[in-house]
Amino acid sequence: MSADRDAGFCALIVMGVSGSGKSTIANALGRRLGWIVEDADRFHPVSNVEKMSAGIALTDDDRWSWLHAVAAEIGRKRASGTSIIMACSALKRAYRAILMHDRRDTRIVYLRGDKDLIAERLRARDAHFMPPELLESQFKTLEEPTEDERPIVVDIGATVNDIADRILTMLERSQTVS
Ligand SMILES: Nc1ncnc2c1ncn2[C@@H]1O[C@H](COP(=O)(O)OP(=O)(O)OP(=O)(O)O)[C@@H](O)[C@H]1O
Ligand SMILES: O=C(O)[C@H](O)[C@@H](O)[C@H](O)[C@H](O)CO
Repeated sequence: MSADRDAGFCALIVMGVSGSGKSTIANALGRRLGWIVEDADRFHPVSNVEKMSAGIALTDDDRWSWLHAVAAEIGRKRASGTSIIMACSALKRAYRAILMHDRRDTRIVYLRGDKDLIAERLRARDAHFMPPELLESQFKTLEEPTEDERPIVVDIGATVNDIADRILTMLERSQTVS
């Protein structure tokens, strides 16, 4: 499977607020597609992780260098022809622009969910540096992707398997019509 039939490389950016299921769904997609799965959290400077752990929301300035590091990783995978699924919050359009670079070989998968459901999942989640209290600020920062970003949008209310199935079906469909 490829988001661009003419190219061997494809990147999927699985985006959404904290607790929307990015890591879970990215891993499910990785198992099905056999692609490498990465988590953008791995590229945060220690200072960002410390801030979030202390319950302080990141600012744009905290995020720029991190986003460029994530984009650089996607670029390295592109250079080696290794398709990748990147779990990354990518909350704002400007953040996604850094990751997408107007490339047809990179597609956004947006995990859309109700705040109450996500809060419930965050409360039930095992130890994680991201405190549930930051969910409010995640929603405030969120700019949902618009049509021109060609997002695959999926509701997170279903099971992990169903969500992964839907994403792959929508990806296939959007390729046949583009
Ligand atoms: N479709 C689902 N149904 C039920 N539980 C789910 C589903 N997707 C994710 N979860 C659970 O919700 C919690 C949050 O998921 P996950 O950690 O993957 O989110 P995330 O977006 O990667 O969060 P963060 O950005 O904070 O790292 C986890 O405990 C996960 O097991
Ligand atoms: O942009 C952000 O605010 C961050 O990326 C957060 O979303 C966290 O890193 C993530 O939720 C924890 O995994």
